[in-house]
Amino acid sequence: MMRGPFISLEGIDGAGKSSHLAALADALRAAGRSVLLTREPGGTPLAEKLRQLLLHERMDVLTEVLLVFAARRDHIVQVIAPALARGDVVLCDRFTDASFAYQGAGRGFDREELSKLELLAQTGIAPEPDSMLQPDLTLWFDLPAELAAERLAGVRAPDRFETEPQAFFARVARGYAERAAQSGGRMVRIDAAQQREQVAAQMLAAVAARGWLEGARGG
Ligand SMILES: Nc1ncnc2c1ncn2[C@@H]1O[C@H](COP(=O)(O)OP(=O)(O)O)[C@@H](O)[C@H]1O
Ligand SMILES: Cc1cn([C@H]2C[C@H](O)[C@@H](COP(=O)(O)OP(=O)(O)O)O2)c(=O)[nH]c1=O
Repeated sequence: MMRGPFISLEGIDGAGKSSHLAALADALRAAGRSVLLTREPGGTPLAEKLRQLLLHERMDVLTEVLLVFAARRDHIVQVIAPALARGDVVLCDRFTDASFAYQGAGRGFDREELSKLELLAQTGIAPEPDSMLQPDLTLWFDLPAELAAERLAGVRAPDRFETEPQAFFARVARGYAERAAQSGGRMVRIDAAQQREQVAAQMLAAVAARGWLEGARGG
């Protein structure tokens, strides 16, 4: 059986990922695909525990980086790789681009060190131990930091990342733009400043362009 497609969603806090995730899962299911909906940091019991620490405990940036990649490794081994091997579509709310944007661009952690950890954490996984696991498509919800702050004002209790100043999110947003420019077409920009319907349409068009919304039943 062919490995299923691996799709991640990225963007700064408040860009609108969560608002559109369920609709994308529904569209894929309507096309007859099995969908595994998951998130980072998290997605396994161990990684969800690490998520709680990451979102609420103070720590230095290297500790943060190591915990993010520890959570990711467990998530890949326990959940993502088996689902892809079954032929499921894996829909993941954030993946490694978030580490480059938040820890790299946001906190100033060395990008070359992040690339080494990316290679280490995302290889050695059956059935293709020699290749680095990466999303096939990343939907990047691009929104200026000031608009994201307006949208988030008062809607939820902020976690350790969401209490960062707007300048932090402006750096994170630039980090995503840089990563997208180097992604060789893997990251597709969604203009998240549009109205919800237009955002949803752009997101579905990007997935349809890969042929993943065509009926998979009986295939
Ligand atoms: N296109 C949009 N226009 C206006 N508000 C939006 C739009 N998309 C999402 N929102 C609102 O913005 C806030 C943040 O959206 P959310 O999906 O939680 O973002 P994320 O998951 O990327 O942090 C929510 O209150 C949501 O209802
Ligand atoms: C995956 C990942 C997330 N994060 C941060 C970004 C987010 O602020 C936070 C949690 O992500 P998210 O699930 O989007 O938060 P929420 O449920 O509040 O929408 O973790 C990193 O800093 N590095 C990473 O590698």
